Amino acid sequence: MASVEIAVDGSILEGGGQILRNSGSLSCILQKAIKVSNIRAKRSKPGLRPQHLTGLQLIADLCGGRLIGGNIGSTEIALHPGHMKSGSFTADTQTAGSICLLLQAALPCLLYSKTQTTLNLYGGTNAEMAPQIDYFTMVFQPIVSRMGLQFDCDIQKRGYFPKGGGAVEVRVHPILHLQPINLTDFGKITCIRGRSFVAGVLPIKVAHATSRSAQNLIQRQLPGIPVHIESIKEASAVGAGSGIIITAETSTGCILAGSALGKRGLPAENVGQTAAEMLLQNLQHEACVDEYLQDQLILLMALAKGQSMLKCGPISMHTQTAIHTAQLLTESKFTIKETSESTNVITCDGIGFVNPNL
Ligand SMILES: Nc1ncnc2c1ncn2[C@@H]1O[C@H](COP(=O)(O)OP(=O)(O)OP(=O)(O)O)[C@@H](O)[C@H]1O
Repeated sequence: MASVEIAVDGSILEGGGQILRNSGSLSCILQKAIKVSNIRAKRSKPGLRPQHLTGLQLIADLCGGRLIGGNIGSTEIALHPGHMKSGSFTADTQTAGSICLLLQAALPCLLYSKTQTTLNLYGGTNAEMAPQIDYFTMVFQPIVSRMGLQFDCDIQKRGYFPKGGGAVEVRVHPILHLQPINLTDFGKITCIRGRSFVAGVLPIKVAHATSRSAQNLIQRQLPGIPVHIESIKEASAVGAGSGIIITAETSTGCILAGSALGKRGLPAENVGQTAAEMLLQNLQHEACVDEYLQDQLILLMALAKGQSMLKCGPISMHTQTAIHTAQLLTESKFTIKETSESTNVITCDGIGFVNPNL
């Protein structure tokens, strides 16, 4: 068992929860012990929140490892990984903490297990400051399948702020190694799709109004592009919630998104408009990934066998942080080349990590 701890400074760059997830996943995959200090130092309430602690505990379970100092509020933890397991695992944030962020931590680890693994995850399915579960299925899943990452995602129950209570079952298929990804050609926008939802006591007309305002704005800015945004009343959900996700697909297979969640007192029209503006802003750079997928691909690129390239808009602080963490814990090499005032190409020579359990 690895015992020399690699020091990870949790306050660096973005200084949030992503450093924990990425360093925890790499610790588990590469069998390297880590000590993370100054956890979430740049957040208003530093230290571990339920979502972060649950994610770390899940990683420790997946690799039969030891999590030291893992308590709510901890600003320092150590993770000593054991050997990758497979089977069935459960994790529950017990709050509306994001299920997607649990997945962000666990998914890369499970690629390197011996057999298919099932995760039963409980918490928020559509939470603020995190990917909505629909972002996971509509954007993340189809793009990472190009790297060989295969998983099935069954959304059993939706859960929203403040109650949580959502349930998602994910089955992850192990692989020998990840393929690199090349997303440098934006092509042309072919269609816009979306999903506007309400749950609980909220009437379907809220979903229609959200969808209509998003559709109107997009059609004014992108005339001639087909737009299909469905309005849905969720059949299975805990509590009330509403929101929208809209994606643009291009002729070369890029998928970019804009999304927003409803809040008490916020008109539905504003929610639709916010999501549409986010999408249009992402599209204006003709980058191949949106501002969020950028950072979510970094760890996978670092592990892949060969060179990956991503055409991005402005590089986010989350992306810089993910690159920092990947380079700290792997031998991967990243470069960022500015290709215009607002576009950059990230190139990564991945380490070609081979599944030791297959
Ligand atoms: N609207 C969105 N759509 C897709 N992904 C998102 C969206 N908002 C945030 N994300 C993703 O969620 C992750 C958030 O990471 P971050 O470290 O900020 O979160 P966190 O763990 O909640 O921690 P903290 O509370 O410390 O901010 C990033 O990977 C980011 O790309």
